[in-house]
Amino acid sequence: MADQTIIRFENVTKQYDQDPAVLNDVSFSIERGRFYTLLGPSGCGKTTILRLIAGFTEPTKGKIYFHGKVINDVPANKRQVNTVFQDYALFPHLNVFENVAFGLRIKGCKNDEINRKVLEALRFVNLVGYENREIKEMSGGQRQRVAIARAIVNEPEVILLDEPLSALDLKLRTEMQYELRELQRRLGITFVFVTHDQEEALAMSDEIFVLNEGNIQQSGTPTDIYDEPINRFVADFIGESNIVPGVMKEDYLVQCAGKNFDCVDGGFNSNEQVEIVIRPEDLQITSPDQGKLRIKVDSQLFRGVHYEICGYDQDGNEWLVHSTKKAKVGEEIGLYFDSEAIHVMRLGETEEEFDKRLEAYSEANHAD
Ligand SMILES: Nc1ncnc2c1ncn2[C@@H]1O[C@H](COP(=O)(O)OP(=O)(O)OP(=O)(O)O)[C@@H](O)[C@H]1O
Repeated sequence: MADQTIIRFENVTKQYDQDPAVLNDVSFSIERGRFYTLLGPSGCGKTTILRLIAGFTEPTKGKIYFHGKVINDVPANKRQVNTVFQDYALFPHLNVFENVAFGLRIKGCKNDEINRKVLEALRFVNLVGYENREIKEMSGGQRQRVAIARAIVNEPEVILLDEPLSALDLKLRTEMQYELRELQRRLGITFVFVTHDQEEALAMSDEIFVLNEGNIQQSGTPTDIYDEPINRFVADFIGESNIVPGVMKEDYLVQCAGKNFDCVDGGFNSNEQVEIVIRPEDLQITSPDQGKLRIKVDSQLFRGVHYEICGYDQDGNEWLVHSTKKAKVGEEIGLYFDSEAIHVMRLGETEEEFDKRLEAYSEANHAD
């Protein structure tokens, strides 16, 4: 099969002046026709990656490839990418049609071609009939669609979207998430989308890059990232998690709060200190005798679809449980969970180290 890679970052570092590096030796690939999300807290370097792809800034070290050719020095207007900015950066003095037509006019396209392409782009974003409207007469969601039409009319290979939904209220934001995802599927253009909202990333992406402090902490499908977080940062950042200290007794057996639990993880040293992660929705409430673990309930909140129950085990570890069953503050309850619900993390492990460990472990096991 032909190589689907469009963009590749190879050991890219970005440093402004004498400040510490904003991106630190970052490598990844972006493939044709997929929806990528750069996810991470404020200041972690998401926008910097978009600016490097767009050509608004150059890397300090490393190489950026576009279809296998280095593009470090290629100016922004010569790249097959278009950006949708957070504030949409529409021209307030031009109507909808002229906003979308702008790039084609700059390129010197003929009027016939401009008419055809602008109408096609407006059809894609459901704005046919709005051509003569002024931007100030458009709602937030409609402006968003004009900005997208303005990007797709140039038929780029990649569209970069920098937190394009952050200005919208929650309901519209959810609608636009769905709309954007559908649009990307229909167009088949690669989208690289920036957000700091983990639910948005999980709902929309084919692949997520989780960033922190200028490094990619983990990349993978939403399910990979949610079910198999690589370290404490990812586990904490993506949804709520119980992260509790443990000791790996042997492969598939981890000890925590004085109890041994079967698990599905291996490849650790014997008696290695680890952290175990269990999602609150993977814990079920039972009687103290039937549970794998006992906690004393400290607080309980009703959240509409479930109760959010918080309690402590004998070692003082805090446990958060999402359950449709109620508990009583002060009572002892048992917690039951499947072995698959436990995810074991080595302390401070990077994605590279995690991959190496898994590889070494599976090689060793195949050799037996
Ligand atoms: N032109 C610049 N000169 C100096 N420092 C910069 C410049 N642009 C960005 N930075 C710094 O680089 C770091 C990363 O910024 P970046 O905008 O990439 O983060 P981000 O993850 O997109 O954050 P946010 O979600 O807040 O937009 C920040 O510490 C920021 O202050």
